[in-house]
Amino acid sequence: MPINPETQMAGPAPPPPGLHTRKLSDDVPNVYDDAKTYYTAEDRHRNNRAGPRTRTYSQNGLLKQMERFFTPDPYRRGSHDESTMPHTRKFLIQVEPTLQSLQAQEDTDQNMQITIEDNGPKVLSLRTAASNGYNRFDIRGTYMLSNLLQELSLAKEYGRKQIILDEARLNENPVNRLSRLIRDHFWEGLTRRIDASSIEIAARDPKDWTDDPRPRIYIPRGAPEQYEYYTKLAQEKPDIRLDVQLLPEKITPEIVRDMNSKPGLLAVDMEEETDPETGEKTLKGRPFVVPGGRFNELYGWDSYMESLGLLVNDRVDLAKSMVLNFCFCIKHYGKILNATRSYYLCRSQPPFLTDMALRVYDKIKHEPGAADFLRTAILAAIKEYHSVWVAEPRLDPVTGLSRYRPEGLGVPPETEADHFFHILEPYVAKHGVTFNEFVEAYNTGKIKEPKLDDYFMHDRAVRESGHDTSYRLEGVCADLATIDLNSLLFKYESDIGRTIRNVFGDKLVIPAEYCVGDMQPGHVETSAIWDRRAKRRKLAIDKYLWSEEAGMYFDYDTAKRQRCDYESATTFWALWAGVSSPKQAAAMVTKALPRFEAYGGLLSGTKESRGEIGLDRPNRQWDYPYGWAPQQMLAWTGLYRYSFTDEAERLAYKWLFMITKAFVDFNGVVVEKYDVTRPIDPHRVDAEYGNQGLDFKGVAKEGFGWVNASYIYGLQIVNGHMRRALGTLTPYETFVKAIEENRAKALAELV
Ligand SMILES: OC[C@H]1O[C@H](O[C@H]2O[C@H](CO)[C@@H](O)[C@H](O)[C@H]2O)[C@H](O)[C@@H](O)[C@@H]1O
Ligand SMILES: [Ca+2]
Repeated sequence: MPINPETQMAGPAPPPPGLHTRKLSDDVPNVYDDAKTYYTAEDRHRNNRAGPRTRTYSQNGLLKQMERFFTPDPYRRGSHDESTMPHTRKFLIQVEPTLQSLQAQEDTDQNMQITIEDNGPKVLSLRTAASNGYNRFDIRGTYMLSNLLQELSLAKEYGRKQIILDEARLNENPVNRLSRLIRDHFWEGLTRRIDASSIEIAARDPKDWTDDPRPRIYIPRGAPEQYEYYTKLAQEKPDIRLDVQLLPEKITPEIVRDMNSKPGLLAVDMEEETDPETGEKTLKGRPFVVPGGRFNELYGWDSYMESLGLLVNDRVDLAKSMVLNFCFCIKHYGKILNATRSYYLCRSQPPFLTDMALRVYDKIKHEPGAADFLRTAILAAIKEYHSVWVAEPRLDPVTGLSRYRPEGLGVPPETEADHFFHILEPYVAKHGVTFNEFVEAYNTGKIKEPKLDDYFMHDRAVRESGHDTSYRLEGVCADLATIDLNSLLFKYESDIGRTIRNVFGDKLVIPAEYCVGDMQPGHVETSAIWDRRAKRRKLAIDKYLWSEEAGMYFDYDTAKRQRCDYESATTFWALWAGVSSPKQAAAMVTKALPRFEAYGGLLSGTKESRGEIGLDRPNRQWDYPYGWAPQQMLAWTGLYRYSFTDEAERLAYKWLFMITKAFVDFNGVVVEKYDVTRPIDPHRVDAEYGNQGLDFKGVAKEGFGWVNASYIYGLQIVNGHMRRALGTLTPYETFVKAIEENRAKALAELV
C-alpha cells in the first residue's frame, strides 16, 4: 500500500481485482446488480429466454410442482438441467411458495436465517429457466441456501411474485458478495439525513428509556433557521409528533441531566437547496452514516472508521458530509460529541478529525472549494484541540498529557437497564428505597454519595474513550493519560502543523468564531508551534507511557503518578499516529504483537490483564477475548506505516477470514464486534448489551458501520493472493502452508 505523503498515512490502493462493478454498461444488465435494480427490472424476470420447449406453467401448475418441496424426499433428482455453463444458469422461481418451502425445510430452528446450526437436508431443487421450469437443479449447502433465502426475501420486498434468478447470485465468491453488499446496500441502509424526508427514521432511538419515545429534536441557539424549519415541519406533519426544542445558550451538566426526561436528537448541519420547480429555498440535512443496531445517531470515532471504508467505496460525499457535521458540532456544541443525542452532550469520543479531513481532501483537492473545506476542518480541529483536549479538566498539567475526563452528572441513562445494578445495589439497600427511587434521588442531588460521584466520573470517561467498558479503565479512567488519546493528539499536532505549512503557506488566520481563550480574531497560526507541541508530546509519551522492557506503551495514572500495567491493543495506535521511533516499532512487533494476536486478529487486551471473570466480575466487551474493528484498522495502518507489511497483511487476513466465515455460515451476518478466539461462531458475544447486527429476518440490510469499513479497508491491505484465498475460505495456516510449499518447490527447481 502506498504511503500518501500528504497525510503521511497509508493511502487506499486501487480496488481489489475481481470486485464486480455495478453495471457492465448502461444497457447490459449485470447479474450482480444491486437488489433494487435487479428485482425491479420487469424484463429480467419475464422468461423469454426459454428454449424450444415452450411448455408453460400456470401459477397453480407450478405450485403443484413446488409441493414436491414439502414431500419427505424434496431433493430427489428428477429431470435435471445439464447446463455446463454454471455462470449462466438461471432459475425460474415462484417467490412466496419457494420461500415457504425453503424455510420449512431448511430453517429448522425457525430464526428466519439458514445457518450451519440448522439441521435441514441442505439441498433444494430449483426449476431452471432455460427449460422453462421443466428441469431442475439442486442448490446445496448452507451458503447457497442462505443466499437463496436472502435473494427471495429481497425479491418479495420488491413485490415480485416470480423471478428469474441467476445462479451466480447464489454461489458468488463470498468476498465479492460481502464487499458488494456493503458497497451497494449496507452503506445506504445506515445513511441518515435529518430533514423532512426522513426525520421519522433518523429520530428513532432504540435506547430511549421513557414511556413516550416520540421523535424530538434539539436545535442550538446559533441555528435559528433550523428552528424555523423544524417548527414548520412539526406543524405540517402533526402525525409524526415531532417535538422541537431550542437548546439553552449555555449547556451545563445540570441542564443535560434534566433533559433526560425528554431525550432527543441533536440537530446537525443542513445546507440550503432551491426547489427547481418553485424556485423556493429550503433546507436539506447533511447525511451521515450511523453505526447500526441500537446506535441510530452520528457517532464520533465510528464515523472516522466508517469513512475509511466509504473512501475506498468512492463515497467521498458521505465522508465529507460527516466532516462538515463534525465542524457543526464543534461550532454549536463545543465538541465532536460521543453521539448526537441530548444525553451525550457533555462528552466527546476519541478525536480523529484531522486525519479524516485530510483523507477527504486528498480525494477532492482538484475540486473547487477543496481548500476552503480543509481550512474549515483544520480551524474546527484547532478550536476543539484547545478547548476540549488540552484544557482543564482533561489536561494533566504535570505531565502535559491529556485524559478522557468529561463533565456530567448522575447515572448514564442510555445503558442497558441492569448495567449498574451491582454498583448501585449496596446504596439502594443503605437508603432503604427502590432502585428507581435511588437513581432519581441520586441524580437530582437529594441523596449525596461522593464515592458514587467518583465512580461515575470515571464511567463517563470510559464512555468518552470509546472503550466502554473494560477493566482497564473502570474506576480509574478519568485519571489516565492513555496511549490512545495521546497518540491521537500527537496526530492532530503533526497533521495541523504539516497542513498549515504545506497547504496554507505556513500561515493560517484564525477568524473570530474559532478563537479560544485569549486568542484574538486575525491571530495567525504557523507550523512551528504545532511541530513543537508534537515533539513535546512525544517526549512525554516516551517518558511516562513507554516500557522498553515490555516493548509496548501503557497508560499513566496521573493521580497515583505511576504507569499502569494493563496490556491494551491501543499500544498500536502509537504506530498509526507515527509517535514511535523505528526501534520502538520493532520492539512492539517482536514483544507486544504476539501477546495480542489471536485466531481472528487482534485482541482488545490480553487475558492476563483482564484477569479472572465470574458472576461478580462479568466480562466487559472491550476486554479479552473480544476484537474490535477500530483496533484492527489502526494497527494495520500503523504496521504499514513502519513497513511491517507482512504483519499487517497477516492480521488483516485473520480478521477478514473470520468475518467472511461467519458471513458464509450464518446467513450473511456482520456484527459490531467479534470474539476473536472463537473459530465457529465468533459473532456470538453476550457481554453487556450483547452484539449488534444480529437482529435481522431473512436478509441483513446494514451489517455494522465500522466492521463494514474494516472489511472494505482490509481488502486493500491484503495482497491479491490472499484475497483469492479468502474467497475460497482458506484458513490462514493452510494458506501459509501452501505458500511455503510453493516456495520450497520453486527453490528446489532452482537448484
Ligand atoms: O449504550 C451504551 C454505550 O454505547 C455506546 O458505546 C458503544 O457503541 C458506540 C457506537 O458504535 C461505540 O462508539 C463505542 O465504542 C461502543 O463502546 C456509546 O458510545 C456509549 O457512550 C454508551 O454509553
Ligand atoms: Ca435458522
